[in-house]
Amino acid sequence: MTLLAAERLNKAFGGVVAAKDVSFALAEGEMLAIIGPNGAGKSTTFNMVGGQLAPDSGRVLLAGADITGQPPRAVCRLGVGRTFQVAQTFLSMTVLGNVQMALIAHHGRTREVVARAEALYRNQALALLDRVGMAAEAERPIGELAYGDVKRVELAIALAASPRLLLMDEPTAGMAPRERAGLMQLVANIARGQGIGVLFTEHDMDAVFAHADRILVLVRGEVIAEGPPEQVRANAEVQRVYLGQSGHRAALRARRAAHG
Ligand SMILES: Nc1ncnc2c1ncn2[C@@H]1O[C@H](COP(=O)(O)OP(=O)(O)OP(=O)(O)O)[C@@H](O)[C@H]1O
Repeated sequence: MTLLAAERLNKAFGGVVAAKDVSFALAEGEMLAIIGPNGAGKSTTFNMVGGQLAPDSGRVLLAGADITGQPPRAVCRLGVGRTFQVAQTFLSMTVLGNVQMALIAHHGRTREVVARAEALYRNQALALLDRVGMAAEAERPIGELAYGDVKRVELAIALAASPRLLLMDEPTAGMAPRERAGLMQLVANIARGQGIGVLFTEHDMDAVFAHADRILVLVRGEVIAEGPPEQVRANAEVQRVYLGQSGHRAALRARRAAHG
């Protein structure tokens, strides 16, 4: 079933056309990557889906419901989650405490926090940490974790809101190459296992070609190609304007990895 549909989204900043008739669809359990050179309109498109930006025209449909121009909080309540950066976790709190806070916020129970936070949603938080492979680190302060592990906790925090669609803006930024593959595999397993749609932007072509089901290529605000990784890699215009040699090498590495 179509989970997310973007229909002819347009956005201009003064004279700069950041998105021009951008359309795409995303199914449940599908991973869709948005790629393109700097300034292509990836963040703009992403933010029009998440409610941070209202499009000048066009529609965003979530499971058929029109969510165009709704504020981020409303979009979030309707089932669109977003992974947040490290700064938005509570560094002095434990790993477990961070995920409990996300569950407390999701259930609107922040008033009860002061007295009972340590007991609230403890088992659910542990279950979420287990899903991202971090249950063993539950009692450690999050500030002590390696960066890649913080990213896993951030994923658990996003999952606390039970999203149907997860928006991930450069999920592997700042991570070591080996950690990147692990995180993306984890996201893909969770998305496919639970039917969560994932829309992500990413500069790391290895991560994109190995894990996206489909790729949307933007150049100067326009979609120049869209399809499964192999098809996008073979597209002459994509090769010419964006991927070039580095994209070719990334696609080869992804294929080798997929075939052991
Ligand atoms: N708030 C804004 N005000 C003015 N211009 C903007 C604004 N946001 C984006 N732009 C312009 O719109 C175009 C698309 O920007 P956008 O950030 O969406 O691209 P991007 O593909 O995410 O780039 P990057 O890979 O560098 O993050 C760029 O020319 C950018 O300068």
